Amino acid sequence: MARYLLAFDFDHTLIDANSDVYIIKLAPNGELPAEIKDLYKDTGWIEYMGQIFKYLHKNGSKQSDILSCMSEIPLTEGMRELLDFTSKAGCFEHIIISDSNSVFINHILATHSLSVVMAGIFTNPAEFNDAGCLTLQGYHSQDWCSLSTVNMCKGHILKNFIDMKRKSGIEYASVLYVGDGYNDLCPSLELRPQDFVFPRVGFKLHKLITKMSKENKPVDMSALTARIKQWESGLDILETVKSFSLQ
Ligand SMILES: Cc1ncc(COP(=O)(O)O)c(C=O)c1O
Ligand SMILES: [Mg+2]
Repeated sequence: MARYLLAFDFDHTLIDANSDVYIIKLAPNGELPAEIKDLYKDTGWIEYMGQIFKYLHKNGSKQSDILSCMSEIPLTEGMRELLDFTSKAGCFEHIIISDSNSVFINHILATHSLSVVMAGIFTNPAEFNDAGCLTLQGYHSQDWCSLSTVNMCKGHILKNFIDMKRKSGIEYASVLYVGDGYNDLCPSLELRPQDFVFPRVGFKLHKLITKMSKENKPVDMSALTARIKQWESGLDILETVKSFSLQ
């Protein structure tokens, strides 16, 4: 039986919010001080998030407050139906590659009873320290990819996962990469013509891919060889998935 890999981004893909932004509602008046806001960089937000977690801790947010806040975030429309189908079909493996953190992702997956579906979760490791403050580290440290943050090249992670599977005898008939953000372009470029990239309509990855076809920026459009299928709901992805499980 042919095997398929479904690789998901997390924020604004599996869940319908950015978990790192959502948690800011626990700050006093839902606002961050300017000195923390200034730490945000497009090239990486580990230090920024670390300072946010310290600030929340200083202002009385407990582990339970942080976890309950994460439980409020809904799955994106249609993702439940998609995962119900692919987890029962028996020929799909599922992974998450996200620049959020392990505490948020594990808790949200547990809230929605989705932990068992995932064959791998590649994200920044996080934990509550003895004082109850959430701390995190970068997933890795990279300088080879200018499309990615310094702590996470999703393309490298995807390629390593597929190579590792190949060594264990599993060759995917198609890889399906589902994402929304700028940081999902690099993994999209790793895909082959028999693979699929699903950019979420109205979000950065979709805008980038549409613009690239006119301007060839930030990379040459010919580097993107996978089939492109835009999506608004997980049900759009389910339609594609159903078409090849029938083959
Ligand atoms: C602070 C912050 N966290 C997380 C993300 C994206 O995380 P994910 O890789 O899960 O979409 C972004 C994207 O810009 C971000 O700015
Ligand atoms: Mg995202």
